[in-house]
Amino acid sequence: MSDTLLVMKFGGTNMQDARAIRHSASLAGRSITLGVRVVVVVSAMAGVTNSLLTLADAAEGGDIAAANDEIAALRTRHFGAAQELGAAPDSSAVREIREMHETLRQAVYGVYLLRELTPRSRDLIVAFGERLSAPLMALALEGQGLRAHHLTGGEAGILTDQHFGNAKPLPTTYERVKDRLSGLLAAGVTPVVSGFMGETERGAITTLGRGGTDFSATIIGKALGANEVWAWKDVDGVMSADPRVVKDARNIEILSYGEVMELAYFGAKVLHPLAVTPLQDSGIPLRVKSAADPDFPGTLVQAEAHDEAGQPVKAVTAIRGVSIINISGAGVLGIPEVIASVFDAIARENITLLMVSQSSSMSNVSLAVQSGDAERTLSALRAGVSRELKVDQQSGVAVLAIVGSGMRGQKGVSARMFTALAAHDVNILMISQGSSELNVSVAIEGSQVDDATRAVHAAFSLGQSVEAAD
Ligand SMILES: Nc1ncnc2c1ncn2[C@@H]1O[C@H](COP(=O)(O)OP(=O)(O)O)[C@@H](O)[C@H]1O
Ligand SMILES: N[C@@H](CC(=O)OP(=O)(O)O)C(=O)O
Repeated sequence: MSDTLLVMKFGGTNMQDARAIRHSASLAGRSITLGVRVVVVVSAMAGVTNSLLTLADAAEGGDIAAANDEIAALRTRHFGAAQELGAAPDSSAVREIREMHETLRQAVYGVYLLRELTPRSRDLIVAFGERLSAPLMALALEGQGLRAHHLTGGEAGILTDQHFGNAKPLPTTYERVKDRLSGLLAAGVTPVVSGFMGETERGAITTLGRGGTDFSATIIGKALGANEVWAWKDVDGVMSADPRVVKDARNIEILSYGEVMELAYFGAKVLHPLAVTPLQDSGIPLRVKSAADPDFPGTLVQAEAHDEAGQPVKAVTAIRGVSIINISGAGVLGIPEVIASVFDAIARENITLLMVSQSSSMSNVSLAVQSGDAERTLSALRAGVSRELKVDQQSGVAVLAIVGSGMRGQKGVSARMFTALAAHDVNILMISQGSSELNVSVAIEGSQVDDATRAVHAAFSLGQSVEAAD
């Protein structure tokens, strides 16, 4: 057992207060006391990332008082948790938390003075959530008599490109992580790494995109050749739909890497869309586990899919807050250079396209993007496409997707989805199916997304009651 190595990720809910942190530390401790070497990767306390984003915006907008109030509330929360976890007022953990808050205050003041919040300064500010929670986890582990040492993502060796807000690890990351963490593990010390963040070669702090702590954990898992990566969550595992929307959603026992990527891409907030990518070459399994019910097996994510006979679909997911950008220009869009310049303009802005569809008459192309990217997409198209094109947008849209490897080569799957939507009076704005045949997605009115999710979930009999009746 002693040569087993696990990477354990604890999300915001599992870090939300001293009690949750202590419970999370006990979950890691269960394995450590069995002789398993564990690397712990932590997210910010629940809500802290959003508070940091809000206070950074307030500072940019000139409201330094609001930003400072928010910082003060965060400080109270971090100091309170440290104290509850047994840190003395003059301890190094408390000193460190105080210093980090001071640096955060200065960074935010800089944004206020400049009235400018660049992606780079936003990353510096937002990563304080994870930097501040790592010492709290180390305290909790030490409280259980374990030796722990906390590190920022950069200190742990995570080196990224310069796509602030959505950075990707550089290939050299893996060797560096191994170098930085192996010594600690060999010495019987549990490394506690701040998730979600890395740094550039010049030492600027970057973040890996929302939900990025899952990605940090799998990067570290690959670097160390871990036996498994465990993502502890506030849900049973990856479920057939968001349990907040579909009450009878059920846990999925086994998913392939490909299925999980599709699910995450199409809005299942439970895992970061790129989280499984570092594991694909090595086949390291990822387990999504319930912190409330640690003996429940949760979801095993592995290379091979596992299909139940007669069940082509495993889950229904949705992306909210989507806009459709319609581009039209009779006779112009059929010209290859014009269509190339449309996609070039979008690629230059690093905008993620959720769906693309082109009418067969070549007179219209529709692109679905996150509403937050809509204005940028419109400006990129206006600036980057020379020919006369008409561009307009429709906001308040959602993308609904069904995912499952069992739909490959199966007839009638889309028809079942469309029939369920039609029966609930849901109008379809766009349709797309990937050539991998792992998903079918449709764009619909955002206001109908919850009803549509429930209707499609029921149409494929994905709920718990059905399983119970079997
Ligand atoms: N298909 C799904 N399966 C499980 N959870 C889902 C799914 N879709 C959305 N969710 C939501 O994801 C949340 C868990 O993810 P997240 O909050 O990011 O976890 P953590 O912060 O603990 O890492 C759940 O509270 C749940 O509402
Ligand atoms: N704190 C970051 C990163 C993260 O992964 O968080 P969580 O594990 O709570 O989803 C975020 O909110 O995006």
